[in-house]
This record gives sequence, C-alpha cells and structure tokens, in this order.
Amino acid sequence: MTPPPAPPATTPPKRRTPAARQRVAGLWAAALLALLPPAVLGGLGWRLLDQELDASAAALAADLARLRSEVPAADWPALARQRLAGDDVAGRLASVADTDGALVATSTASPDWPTRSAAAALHGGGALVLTRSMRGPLALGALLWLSAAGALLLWRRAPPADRTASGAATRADAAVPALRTLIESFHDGILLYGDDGLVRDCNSAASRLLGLPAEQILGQPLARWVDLAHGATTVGKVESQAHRGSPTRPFPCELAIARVPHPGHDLWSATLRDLTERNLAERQLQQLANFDPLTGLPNRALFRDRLRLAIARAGRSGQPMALMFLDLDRFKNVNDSLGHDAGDRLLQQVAARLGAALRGSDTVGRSDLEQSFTVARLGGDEFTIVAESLRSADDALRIAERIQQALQQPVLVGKHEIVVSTSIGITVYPDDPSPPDDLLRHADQAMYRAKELGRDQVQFYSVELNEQAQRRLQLEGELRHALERGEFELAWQPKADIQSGHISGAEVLLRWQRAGQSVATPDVFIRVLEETGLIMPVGRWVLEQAARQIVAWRRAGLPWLRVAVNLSARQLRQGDLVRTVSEVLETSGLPSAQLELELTESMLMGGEQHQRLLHRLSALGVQLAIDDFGTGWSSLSYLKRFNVDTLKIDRSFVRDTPHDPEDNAIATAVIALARSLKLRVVAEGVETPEQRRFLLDNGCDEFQGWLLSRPLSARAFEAWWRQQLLLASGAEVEHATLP
Ligand SMILES: Nc1nc2c(ncn2[C@@H]2O[C@H](COP(=O)(O)OP(=O)(O)OP(=O)(O)O)[C@@H](O)[C@H]2O)c(=O)[nH]1
Repeated sequence: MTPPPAPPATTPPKRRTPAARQRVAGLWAAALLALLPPAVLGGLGWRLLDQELDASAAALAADLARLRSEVPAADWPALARQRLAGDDVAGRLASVADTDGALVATSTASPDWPTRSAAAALHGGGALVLTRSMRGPLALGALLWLSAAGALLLWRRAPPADRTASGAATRADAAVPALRTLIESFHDGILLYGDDGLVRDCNSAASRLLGLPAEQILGQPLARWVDLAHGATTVGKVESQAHRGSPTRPFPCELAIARVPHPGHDLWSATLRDLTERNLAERQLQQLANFDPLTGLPNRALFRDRLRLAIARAGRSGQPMALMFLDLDRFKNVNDSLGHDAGDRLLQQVAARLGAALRGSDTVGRSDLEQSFTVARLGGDEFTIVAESLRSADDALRIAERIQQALQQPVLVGKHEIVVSTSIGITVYPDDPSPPDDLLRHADQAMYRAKELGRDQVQFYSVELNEQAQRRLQLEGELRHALERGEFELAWQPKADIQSGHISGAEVLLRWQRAGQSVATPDVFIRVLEETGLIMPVGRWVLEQAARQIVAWRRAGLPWLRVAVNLSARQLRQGDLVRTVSEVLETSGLPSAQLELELTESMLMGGEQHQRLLHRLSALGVQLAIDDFGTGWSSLSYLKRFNVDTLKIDRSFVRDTPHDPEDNAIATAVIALARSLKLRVVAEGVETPEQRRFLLDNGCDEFQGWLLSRPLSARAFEAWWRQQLLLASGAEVEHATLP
C-alpha cells in the first residue's frame, strides 16, 4: 500500500484554529487533572514524614536528656552512642552536641539523598540533630506521576468513542446528520467502497457525475465507472478517467483514494472531480495564447516557435526552408469602404484560401519528400508561411505564385465580390543563414520592396535589400529633423487655361533639399512621412506656406491665384483636418475659394466618415479636386456624393495622346464625364503642343505640365508669372492691392 504523500519538509507557522485551541486547552486540563493526585499524595507523604521526624527528634532528645541526668557525666557519651545505634534511630543520621557545642556522639548511618533534618534541644543543655532520607516518598510520587502521565497518554491516543463511553458516543450520534449534509454539499463525487470494491455509499454529486441514480450505483463494483488503474486501495490523488451514463461515456477526472477507518473492517473513499471544464478552459487558454482568434491560424508567438523548429530541421536535413511574408494590397480600402466586419470576413477567407492552396500544393511535384507548411497571421493583413523541405528557392517562388493565383479569385463578402492581391517577400534558409527574428525581418523587407514595385509582386530578400532598409531607417531619422531644420521647400507648378494660356492656378509640390541638393525624391520621402505620421505636421506646414505665399503675392500686387495642395490619406483619417484648414485660412487671410485640396480616388472610399469630412471642407468654401483620375477605384458614384469641383486626368493617359487610340479614348471619356457632371477638368503632364491641341479639341478646361513650365521655386515662379502676365495682357497687368 502506498503511504499517503509525506508532508512538506518545512511547514509555514500556522495560526491555531479554534478547534485546535480547544484541543490544547483540553490537553492542559487533562494533564492538570492527571497530575493533581500524584502531586497531592507526594506532598502529603512528605509532610507526614516531616512531622514524624520532628516527633522522633523531640522524643530522642528527651530520652538523651533523661539519660544524661541519670548517669555520671563521664559515662554519658558512651551511653548516648549506644542509644543512637538503637533500632528507632536506624537508617537516620543523628548527632548529639553538648552544652558547649562539642560533638558528644554520632550514629554511623548515611541516609540517601534527598534528606530532611530536624533539630531538638536537650533538656539541661546541648542539642540533637536528626537527619533522614526522603527518597521513599519522592520515589512514590514519581511513580504515581509516571503512571498518571502514562494513563493520560493512552487516553489521548485512544479513538474518541473509546475515551468516554457514553458522552462521546452521544456527540458522534448527533454529528451523523450534519456530516451527511456536509458530504452532500460537496461538488465532488464521493463514493465509499469496501475491500471487495463494491460501492457502499455515495453522495448526490457522485450520482450526478456518473449520470445514474444512487440505487443503480450502490452495491455495484466501483471499477465499472472509475478507472482504478492504480489499484482500488492506493491512497493518493491521480488523474484518471471515469465513465458516465449507460452506455457509458468517458470523461477526464481527478481521483483521490483515502482509507476510512471503520470498526471491524476499513472502508475506502473515492473522491471524483470532473476535469472536463478545467481541461476545456486550459485548452482555451492555450488556444488564446497561441492562435489568432479571427482566423484560427497560429499567431506570432506560436509562429516564432514553429519557425525555430523549422530552422533546426532544415539545418539537420540540409533541405532549404522558405519564409514568406504576405501583406494584402490596399486592405485599408476594404475596411474603409465596406466596414471593419467585412474586412474581418475577408481576412478569414484569405486564411482559408491560403490553407487550401498549400494543402493542394503540387507545385514541387515530389513524392520523395514530405513538404510541410505553417501558415500564421501576425496581425492586421499580414500572414506568414514557412515552407519546409524545398529543393531550391525556385520551389518557394512557385508556391508564392500559387498563393497569388488562389487569392486572385474574387472573394464574396456579403453582397460584395472583392478581388484582393497580395505582395509577398521571401527569404530562403540556409542561403540566408540568419537567426529567426532576422529571417522574419528580411522576408518583411522583401515584401516591402514588392509593395514599392507596385504591389501584387513576389520579391526575394537580398543583401542589397537589407542595405536599402538600413538607408530607409536612416532616412526616417533624418526626416524627423527636416522640418525644424527648414529643409523642406515648395515647388510651384503652374496651371493654365487650355485655350487662352492664361495662368489659372498652381499646384504646390513638396521638396526636401539640403544645401541646394535634393535629399530624396518625393515618392520616397512622402511615403516615409505617411508611414511615420510625420505627414501631419509637414502637411500643415505645406498648407501654411502655400497660403502665406499666395497672400504675399497678392500684397505684392499680383492677382489672386488658386493654389492646389495635395492631401495624404493619413491627413484625412487622423487629426482634425477641417480645423487645420480653417485655422490656416484665418491666420493667412487667404480666401477659401483660392485653396484647392487634391485627393486621390481611393481616399474617397472612406465611407460616411470621409463623406462628412469632405462636406465640411467644401462648406468652408474650399475647392476639391480628384488627382490621378482613372488610376484608382473608379467608382463613379462618389463623384456625385462628394462635392468634387475638379477632375485631373492622370499623366499616364495624357502621355501617348494623340497617337494611342486607347489613351485618347480614356482621356476623352474622362473629359466627357466631367462635363456632364459639370466639373472642371485639368490635364496633367502635358508636354507637347499636340497633346494640348488634342485636349483642347475634346473640351478640357486647363492643363499643366512641362509645355507650360516645370515646377519652380517660389522666387522663380513669381518672375515667370510676372512675365506671363506681361505677355498675356501687356499693360493690363493687375496691380490691385488688398482690400
Ligand atoms: N478588418 C480588420 N482590419 C484590420 C485588423 N487588424 C488591422 N486591420 C487594418 O488593416 C489595415 C492594414 O493596412 P496596411 O497593410 O497598413 O495598408 P494597406 O491598405 O493594406 O495598404 P498596403 O499594405 O500599402 O498595400 C489597417 O487599416 C488596419 O486598421 C483586423 O483584425 N480586422
């Protein structure tokens, strides 16, 4: 039989419970009661011997005094010694002193310790000292004390029922119903069984757990429901399995067996605790900690573990492993236009598609190797895939292409069919022998490059890419100080009426210069500004600069000029753009009609929120233009919904006019659309007189591009503009001043 588990080696100090305190008080009372009789008896015996010694001493002293008076003085010492050797002095030490204190006689006995002495004066002078041993009563007292203590100990060890036959039995009888209630209140099932394994008793929790009424349990072997793999009488706690109902269904349980002392023969108790819920909760916790709740895919934490293991396996087998980083293209638009829920459902479908594409992957077409894939969602619209047991990087490319194909099929989200594309970055181990976190970073860099190249692309990581990423980091650091260092400038690109050539406005373009040299091209640094959020302060600066300059020119006698400022999606989403614009207008004194804000088509897809924002902006009197028209999500309904004033034909459609029939068709269609919606239409990137002629013939209102002028610094623009004004109207140059 296995003994119950030993208590821990050191136990923390405990506060006594009231029951324990009562037990200790009982023990003390019992000890006092037990020790009182021997103490009293011992004390009494001591006292009696003491009195007897005093009496003996007095009698002996009287006897010796009489003897001294009866015999001559010379004989007295001998007679006294004789007397002290007599029977009544036996075992005692007696000394007799004369009147002058000289020792007359002494007995020969030497009594055992402890001793007690009594002194008595001799009539006519002198004294007697009688000493006797007190060992007898002391030994008796000790004996009595030991017997009492022994009896007490035996009493304490005896089972309660045996201690006091009548009183304790009465209390136990009273406790039985209370005990029953207590056992019934347990959530755990308790079953009592004998050495034969048959159940004698059980509580209702046991009956509930086993799914049977008590009458069908009592008298039956416990082993029918409980897996007593460790033996029916093994005291202790184990995780086991129990079965409920009939036919039985197994469930996990914790089983605790204990011996129950019982007169005649011992019983055993089996305490059953259902672990189903606990195991479920543990599994849920595990799931939450390691899996993405939206898609059910491994999350970042689990993915990192799997990646580490995959690297180790690739190291052992020598078969390359690819890590792919996927980011959906322009996923924000889906959230913005169809709502976050639709975005969620799209992500779920993408996860399912990835799984299906990889399960059915015959891209490598090999039977000798067991290819395996781990797909994870890192967050947002980012997914990762580890593809193991590859032959080469080509295999990874084929897998990536297969994924792209799988995602290209339209996804049905509610009533909407959505086509998503994804940009994929790949790094291959051991060609890239980096640790796990660096591999992930490298795949991310490659993905980023795929985005830069126009999205819907696959890119492999390379050392150059890493260098590029380092440069980008450096760029980010420098951009953070560019504004305060005054490194930004505005370039002014004029717009003109396509027929008269009169200057109708200008678009301001942001430039980043240091010591007269361009630090980075706008497409590079503006993207970084947007990603880092620096676009917010820089965007405000652009608005302020542009407004201030126009007002300054007006003060300098030039006519009002409508200035177009490009907005970024982030400016629209974050911050209070309406307040920024109205503050800029107010502090600069620029009439709102002279400010035009240029947006891209995709920025109009932000649903009602953007619609409200744009309405508030146009309520300020500001003009709204759609930039690069035709390149984005060309849903025409927004043109009606938002108070758009101008469409700008993207330069890509202008470049090959009038020679390319398709571009001609697009350009004329945009012009026709704008006219029918009563919008002004501006052509971008006009470089040749033929292009201008073609656009003019088809009804375009304004144009901009190198044919008119390249973007100029404010000073150069002013000079050029003055010249244009002179050329256009000679003496008609307006010299009006501010009202
Ligand atoms: N519906 C949904 N959207 C999410 C979730 N997590 C993050 N997002 C959004 O996903 C978008 C991710 O956008 P990005 O990848 O930065 O940008 P994008 O629009 O995909 O554009 P590119 O990646 O540059 O092509 C952000 O708008 C997040 O707010 C999510 O669990 N559910």
